[in-house]
Amino acid sequence: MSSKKEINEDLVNERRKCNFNIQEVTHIIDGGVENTLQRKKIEDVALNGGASLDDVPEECMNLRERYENALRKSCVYANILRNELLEITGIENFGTPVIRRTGDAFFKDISPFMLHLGMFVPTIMGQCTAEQQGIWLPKALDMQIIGAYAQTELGHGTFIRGLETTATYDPKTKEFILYSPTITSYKWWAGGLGRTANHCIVVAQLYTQGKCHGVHPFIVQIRDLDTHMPLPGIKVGEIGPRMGFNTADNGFLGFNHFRIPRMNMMMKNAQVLEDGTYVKVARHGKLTYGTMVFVRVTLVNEASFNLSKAVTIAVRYSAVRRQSELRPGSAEPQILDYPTQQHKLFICIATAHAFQLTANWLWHTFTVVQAEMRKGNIDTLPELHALSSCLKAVSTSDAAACIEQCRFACGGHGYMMSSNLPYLYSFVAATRTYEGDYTVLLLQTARYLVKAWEQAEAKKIVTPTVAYLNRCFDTNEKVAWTNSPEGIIKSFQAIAAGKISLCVKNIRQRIKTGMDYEDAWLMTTVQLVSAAEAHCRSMILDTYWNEMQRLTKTSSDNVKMVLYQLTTLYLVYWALEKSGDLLRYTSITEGDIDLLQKEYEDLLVKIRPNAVGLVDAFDLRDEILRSTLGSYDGRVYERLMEEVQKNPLNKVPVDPSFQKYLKPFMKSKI
Ligand SMILES: CCCCCCCCCCCCCCCCCCC/C=C/C(=O)SCCNC(=O)CCNC(=O)[C@H](O)C(C)(C)COP(=O)(O)OP(=O)(O)OC[C@H]1O[C@@H](n2cnc3c(N)ncnc32)[C@H](O)[C@@H]1OP(=O)(O)O
Ligand SMILES: Cc1cc2nc3c(=O)[nH]c(=O)nc-3n(C[C@H](O)[C@H](O)[C@H](O)COP(=O)(O)OP(=O)(O)OC[C@H]3O[C@@H](n4cnc5c(N)ncnc54)[C@H](O)[C@@H]3O)c2cc1C
Repeated sequence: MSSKKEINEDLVNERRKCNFNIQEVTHIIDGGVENTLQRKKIEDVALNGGASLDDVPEECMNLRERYENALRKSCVYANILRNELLEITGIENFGTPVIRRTGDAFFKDISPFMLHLGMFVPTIMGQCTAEQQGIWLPKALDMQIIGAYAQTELGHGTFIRGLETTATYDPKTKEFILYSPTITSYKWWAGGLGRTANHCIVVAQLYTQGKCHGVHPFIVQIRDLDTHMPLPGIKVGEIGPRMGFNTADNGFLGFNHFRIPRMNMMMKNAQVLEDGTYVKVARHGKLTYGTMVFVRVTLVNEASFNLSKAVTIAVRYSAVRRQSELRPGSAEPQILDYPTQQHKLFICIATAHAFQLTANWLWHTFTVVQAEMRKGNIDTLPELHALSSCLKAVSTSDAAACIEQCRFACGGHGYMMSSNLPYLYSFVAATRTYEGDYTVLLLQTARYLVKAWEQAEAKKIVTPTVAYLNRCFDTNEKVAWTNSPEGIIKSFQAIAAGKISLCVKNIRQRIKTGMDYEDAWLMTTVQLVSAAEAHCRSMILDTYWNEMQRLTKTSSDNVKMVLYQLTTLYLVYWALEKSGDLLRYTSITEGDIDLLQKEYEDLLVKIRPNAVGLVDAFDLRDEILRSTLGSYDGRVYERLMEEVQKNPLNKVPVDPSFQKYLKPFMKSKI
C-alpha cells in the first residue's frame, strides 16, 4: 500500500509503459489545443475554491438534506458561472459542455439548476420572438428567474400531441387560461420544478376562437418571487424518490384556471393576435419541438463524457487491483492483464472516442441546419431530426451498457456509491428514456429511412447520410466482404440497406393481404427498429473512422498507431457482434469470422500497455471523477477507508437502535 502522497506503484509502471504522447490524444479528444487550453482555464476558475467537496457524502444524506445541499452548491457554482465563467466563454456559449462537465465536480447526482440552464434558457432562445427574448433572457441568464421545462404529463410523455393541459385564449382580458382537466393532465417529471423553479415552460393545447391548434409552449410564473409560495391556481410539488436524479427535484404541476398574459405564449413559430386570431409563422409544423432536437444533439456528447468517466475509473482500478494466480504460487496479476477484463474495458474507451467524434460532427450538422433555417430553408430539418433521433437513442443506450460493464469490471467495490459508477449508470440510464425513448426515436428515424428507400427506388438522389441507399439499391447479390475498415463500413451499410429493403417489402406484402398502412407499419416495427439501429451503427462507424483519419493526419507515429488500433478494435468488435447480420447480407464466411476474432484478440494485446495512458488522455480531474476507485494516484484502498470515516452510521460505536430494537428482540423468548 502506498503512502499518502505517493502514486500507486502499478499505476506508475503503467504510465512508464505508455508509448505515446498523452497530451496529443487529449487535444484530439478536446477538438484542438485551443479547446484544451480553454477547458483547463474554465476548470481552474470553477474548481479553484474546491467548494465542491462535501463533508458527508451525498449518498449518506436523507432526501431533504440532499436537496438542500445540492441547492447550496448550485448557488455557489451558479455564482462562479455568472461572475467568472461567462466572461471566458461569452454569453452565446454559456451552455458549453465544459461548463456542464465542470459542474460534475460539485454534484455527484445532479443540480436542481440543470434544467434551467439545459432547457429553460435554450427554449427562450429558440421559441421566443426577439421582443420576448429581450424580456425573459437577461432575467433567466442572470438567474433572477429560475425555470423548468414542463411538457410531459402523468398520462403522456412520448405522444406530445396527446397532451391534455389546455391554454384557452380569452380576448376580453387578453390572457390565456391554463387548465389541467384530468389527473393524467398533470405535468409530471420536469426537472427543477418540484421545489426550485419559480417559472416554467408549459407545453399545452392552444385553444382560440373555439378551435384547438395543437401543442404550443408558454412561459408561466408559478411561484411568488419573494415568498416562493405557489401562486393561487397552481398546484406544484416533488414526484418522489427515483433511481437517479434525486437532487433534481423533478416535479408535478396542475393548473386551476390559471391566467397568464397573451405575450407569455412563446411566439416565434406561431402567434395569437389580440383579437384571438391564430397566425402560423413557422414553415415547418415541428419547429416547436426544437428544444428537444437541441438536447438530443447534446446528449451524444453526454454519453461520451459519462462513459469516459466510467472507463477511466475502471481501467485505473484494474491496474491497481490484483486478484487470483495464474499458476500455483505465482504473484497475483493485475486484473487488467486478464483478456476478459480487456474485452470489457477497451471497447468502452473506443466507444467514448467514437461518440465524442460523432457528437462533434452532429453538433456541426446542427449548427449548419440552424443557419439554413435562419435563412428560411427548412429542407434539411427532417434529416437532422432523423440523425439526432437515432444517434441519441444508440449512444445513450450503448453508453449505459458500457458503464454497467465498467461497474462489473470493478467487482464488489464498483457497487459502492463512492466508486461513482452507480451514479453514472443511473444518470445515463435515464438518458435512454428522457428526451424521447429509445424505441420511439429509432422509429422516427425508420420513417425517414423508408421514405429515403422509396426515393432511391424511384432513382432519385437521396440526402448524404443515406447516400449508400442509392448505391445499394440495385444490388441483388450479397455485398463482397473485405476485412478492412472501409470494408466493414461498407458491409454495415449493406446490412442497413438490406434491413430497410426488407421492411419496405414486408410493409407492402402486409398491405397486399388487406392491412391498412398503419397496421402494416405497426406489424413491421420490430424490424424497423433494427433497421434504424443498423443505419445508425453504419454512421457511427463511418464517422469515427473518417474523423479519426482526418484528425491524426499530423499526429506523431505512436499516436497514429494507438488510435488506429482503438478505431480498428471498435470496427472489429461490432463486426463480431453483428456477425449474424454479416452472414446474411455479405459474402463473409465462417473462416473470415474466425480471422476477425483473432484480430480482435491481437488488438487487445497491443492496446494493453497503453490502456492507462489512453484513459489519462481523457484528462479528467479527480474532482470531476469523484471516485474512490478512479483517482489519478490509484490510492483505492486508502480512499475506501477514508470514506468509511465519513459515514454517519460510524459516528458512534453503538447505534441507538440497539437499545431500542435489537437488545429487546434478542432477550425476548421465542
Ligand atoms: C449550477 C448549474 C450547473 C449545471 C451546469 C449546466 C450548464 C449547461 C447545460 C447544458 C446541459 C446539457 C445536458 C442536458 C440535460 C437535460 C436533461 C433533460 C431532462 C429531460 C427532459 C425531457 O425529457 S423533456 C421532454 C422530452 N419529450 C420527448 O422527447 C417526447 C418524445 N416524443 C416526440 O418527440 C414526439 O411525440 C414524436 C416525435 C415521437 C412524435 O411526434 P408527433 O406525433 O407530433 O409526430 P409524428 O410521429 O406524427 O410525425 C409527424 C412528422 O413530424 C416529424 N417530426 C417529429 N418530431 C420532429 C422534430 N423534432 N423535428 C422535425 N420533424 C419532426 C416526423 O418525423 C414526421 O415526419 P414525416 O415526414 O411525416 O414522417
Ligand atoms: C430522469 C427524467 C427526467 C425527465 N425530465 C423531464 C423534464 O424535465 N421535462 C419533461 O417534460 N419531461 C421529463 N421527463 C419525461 C421524459 O421525457 C419521458 O419520460 C420520456 O419522453 C418517455 O415518455 P413516457 O414516460 O411517456 O414513456 P412511454 O411512452 O409511456 O413509454 C413506455 C414504453 O412504451 C413504448 N412506447 C411508447 N410509445 C410507443 C410507440 N409509439 N411505439 C412503440 N413503442 C412505444 C416505449 O418504447 C416504452 O418502452 C423526464 C424523465 C426522466 C426519467
